[in-house]
Amino acid sequence: MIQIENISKRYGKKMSLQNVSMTIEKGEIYGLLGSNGAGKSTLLSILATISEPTSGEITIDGLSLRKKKKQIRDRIGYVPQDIALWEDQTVKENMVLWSKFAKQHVSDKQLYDICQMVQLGEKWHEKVSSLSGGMKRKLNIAVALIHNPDILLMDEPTVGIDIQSKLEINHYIRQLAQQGKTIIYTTHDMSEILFLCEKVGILKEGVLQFSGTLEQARKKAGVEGITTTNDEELLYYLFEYGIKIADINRER
Ligand SMILES: Nc1ncnc2c1ncn2[C@@H]1O[C@H](COP(=O)(O)OP(=O)(O)OP(=O)(O)O)[C@@H](O)[C@H]1O
Repeated sequence: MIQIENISKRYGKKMSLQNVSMTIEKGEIYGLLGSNGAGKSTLLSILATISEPTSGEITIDGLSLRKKKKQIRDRIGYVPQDIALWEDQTVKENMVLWSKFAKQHVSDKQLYDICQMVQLGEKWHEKVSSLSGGMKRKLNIAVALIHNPDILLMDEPTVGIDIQSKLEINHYIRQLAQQGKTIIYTTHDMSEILFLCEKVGILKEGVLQFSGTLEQARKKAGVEGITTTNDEELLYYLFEYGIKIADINRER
């Protein structure tokens, strides 16, 4: 279980995150929504131990992220928003290079199998520069899986790719969750959230507006007399107006 308690992050005078608290259970796909600059990437980079929070505490299965950084880092796979690949190297060479960076002894066969899972087996000997945008996104995900992490942090992994590749990646992410991996997934795409996620969090200007299941959101909207005809509309409502997280917690 990932427990995020009162996390704040300040860049100069700007507060990118303000007292964000949420809980994510093992095997859950947690969708983090928010417009540009809402703080999604900032939160993921803190969880990935790339940056430090200004204040607050994160624990993973009871271990403090601050105190057990190395131990926790080994359990995390991070799919950054920007594709981090060597364009003039092949798919295989990229996987081998990243496995060396991760200081993991993974055989070529295991690396190939990971690529097969994201439907990149056929491209094993092809240069990254010859791959489509969607294939590069898949390779970005494959790289994050090299050390078999049990937590995956995915920062808009399907941005700018065609619907077919997006669906393939989404189905694959579901399989990973079924295997017990915990996934935090950021996107601007409401339909993706509805397809993938058991729980959603909505960030607006660094403040968490809502965290919970759609069921909880529906219930809360009903209590407030708001009628929505479908879940996409409900998410828009949460996005625009927010529901105080404290109110949701009180109802649990
Ligand atoms: N290294 C940094 N230095 C200064 N400000 C930063 C830095 N990183 C992020 N910020 C600021 O923090 C805020 C949140 O940025 P962040 O990238 O987390 O948003 P986001 O929700 O991921 O947005 P997007 O959907 O555009 O990726 C923004 O105002 C951004 O300008």
